[in-house]
Amino acid sequence: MQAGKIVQRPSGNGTPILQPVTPSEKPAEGSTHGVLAAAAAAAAAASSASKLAEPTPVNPSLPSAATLGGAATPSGKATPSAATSATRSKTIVLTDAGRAPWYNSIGEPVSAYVVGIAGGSASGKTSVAREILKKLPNVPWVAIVSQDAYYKSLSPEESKLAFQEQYDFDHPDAFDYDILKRCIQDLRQSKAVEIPVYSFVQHQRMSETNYLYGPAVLIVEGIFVLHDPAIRDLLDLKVYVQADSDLMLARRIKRDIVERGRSVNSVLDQYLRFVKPAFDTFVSATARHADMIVPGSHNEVAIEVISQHMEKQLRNRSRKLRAEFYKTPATNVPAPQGTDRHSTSMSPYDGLGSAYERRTSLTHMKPRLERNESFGLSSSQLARGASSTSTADEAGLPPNVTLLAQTPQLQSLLTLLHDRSTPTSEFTFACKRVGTLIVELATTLLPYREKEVIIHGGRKHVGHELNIESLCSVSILRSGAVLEPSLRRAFPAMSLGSLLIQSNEEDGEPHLYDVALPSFIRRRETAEKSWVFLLDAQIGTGAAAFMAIRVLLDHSVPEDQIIFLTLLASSQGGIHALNRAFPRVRIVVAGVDPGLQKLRIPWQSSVSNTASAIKPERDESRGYDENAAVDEDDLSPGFNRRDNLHLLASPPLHSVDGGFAATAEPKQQQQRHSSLTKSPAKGSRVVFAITPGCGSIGDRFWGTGSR
Ligand SMILES: Nc1ncnc2c1ncn2[C@@H]1O[C@H](COP(=O)(O)OP(=O)(O)O)[C@@H](O)[C@H]1O
Ligand SMILES: Nc1ccn([C@@H]2O[C@H](COP(=O)(O)O)[C@@H](O)[C@H]2O)c(=O)n1
Repeated sequence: MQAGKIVQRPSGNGTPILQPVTPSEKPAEGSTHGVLAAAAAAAAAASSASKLAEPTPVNPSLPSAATLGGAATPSGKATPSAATSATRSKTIVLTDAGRAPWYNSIGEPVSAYVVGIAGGSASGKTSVAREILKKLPNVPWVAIVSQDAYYKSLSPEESKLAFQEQYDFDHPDAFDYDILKRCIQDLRQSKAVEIPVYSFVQHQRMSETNYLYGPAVLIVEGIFVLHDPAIRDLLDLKVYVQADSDLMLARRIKRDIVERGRSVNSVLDQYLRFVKPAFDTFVSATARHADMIVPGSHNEVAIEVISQHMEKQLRNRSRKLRAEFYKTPATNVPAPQGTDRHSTSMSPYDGLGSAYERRTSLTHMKPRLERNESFGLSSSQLARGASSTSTADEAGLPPNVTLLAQTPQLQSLLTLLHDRSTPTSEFTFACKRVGTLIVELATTLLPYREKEVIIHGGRKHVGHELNIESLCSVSILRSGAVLEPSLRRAFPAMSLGSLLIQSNEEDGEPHLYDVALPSFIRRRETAEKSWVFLLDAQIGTGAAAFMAIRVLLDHSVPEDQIIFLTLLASSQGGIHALNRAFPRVRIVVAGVDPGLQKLRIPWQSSVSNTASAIKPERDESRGYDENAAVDEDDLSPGFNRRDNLHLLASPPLHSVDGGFAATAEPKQQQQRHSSLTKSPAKGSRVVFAITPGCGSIGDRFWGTGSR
């Protein structure tokens, strides 16, 4: 993007004004005037350094500085307070609202918005970044990554020099631009990354790293963020923070004594030997690459301009996918020539041909449940019972879907689930039994290898064993968790992860609130070798499933190693959109219902009376069904529902370095939160429901909702 070049300068009366600058114009050179006065002030500050509390973060909604990063053994020089804070990571993540879809309707990620902030040491880069972040209340998941984390590793000799303040940390060559570039590239493409933790006391990266996933906005700050052309190319907005040299020195002396374990003399030595010359030669020269030059103090107007610009850019990138999935008819599914539907080969369309096309279009034209027809399956299909393994395409489902054999036994269990009069205990029991069948079938899709064992009598026997390094489940909260008991029976020691995905109240889009994945999924090298059972109770529009699959792909789980387990799907719903976007993800489903409906329900209705309060909204293409019941996954949260979810998964309103922490809700967040939950004027909201459906499966399973 091309932002106008703007520099903010004080006018005669002290009011900041905005005026354009030419690309060649350099910021005013800092003067060394005032350095000694600053040093004197710093000496006084140093004497009271041990009394100083941790600096208050500029953004009150951010974690306190002391909570950031990990602690490391301090050098002998550091005061206790300096030692602790000197290892803090400047990487900050703010999560407040949920994250809206960051991908298009074919599942490709849309780039995160990346801002680079350069400037001299202590010019105010981090402070500007935090102020921008504070001004973006409607932009969830903003991360600040500091270039400091990407200082090169030092050899023992270099390390020795560093401890004697003889190493030049201000030369452009001190940084590893390649790994910083990879990190920005990955975050831009929504991939999970590990951010190194740098210790200014140890002069090196610590062994621990910070997991970071999912910022819609990434702010990268550091003295040489605008130096490397390849990094500049990754920035959507380039900002340079300009401050007078004496101001930077005064701030640096104070900060380095309090936070980085330095003495006044060491700061001054380092400043005169390296910092100032490097600033004059290299850092200030990078200002010419900036789209905006922001003063290091009194910069409120510039920050306002930047944040408004960013909000506009982000609005332009926002997606409305659920409506798209709902509208897209199944007949749009491309039906390339091809192969076996259950094949794990690269193209799941192979062998499918036009039969699939005919079936999907038929299903679309005839979505209504007819007398003597059981939820999308003919009586002949039912009669085939256990021998039936190919009913998925007959039921209008795409080729990556495996439908459980529609035996009379399964049908009777599904009937219990459909029957709104089924008591909770029986409903839960039936869910678990169906869940067991789903899990067992899904398990057949995993790879096996031969295994030789010795049997009774001492003879060898060649059998089979699972041939995978790691397998875990990830539940889409909260209804996906209804399948966990069944999974536990087959895999008692399996790691369970979860994703909290909620429909936004205003537009029905899924929003991601929390990511809790097993550690081997968070690390790319192990995620690439892992298999995941993704669990959800139903697939209606498929929007939540879509988002969950995207999260796993962002963590480098291979598409064909994701198996989606679900109790019920609509044959005309998002299952087709899922297939189009992620054809290699296998879906195992127990039952299929023919309809998917857009409904309007009252805003204030509680979970327990939601279903009974539903009024079907007439939809031209599909008509409406008085018997429609809400698909829980597609149910937008109302006041009560949101509260319930907060109890289930503590509100991830506050995240530190990618690790979510439930905290007391700061005032600012309370305001944002209440703005998220307030009722719109219309008094009703739109949800999508599978018809005839089983109602809200999670509520019925846990006995918390209506039938
Ligand atoms: N606008 C400002 N007004 C007052 N103090 C500021 C301002 N910006 C930064 N500071 C202070 O200056 C010091 C260095 O700021 P920081 O943002 O960490 O600089 P940088 O990231 O460029 O090294 C911090 O102690 C910070 O509180
Ligand atoms: N081990 C180190 C590494 C870096 N520095 C100084 O940090 C400055 C950059 O960080 P800012 O937050 O001030 O942008 C840079 O000027 C280095 O001199 C250090 O002192 N020790």
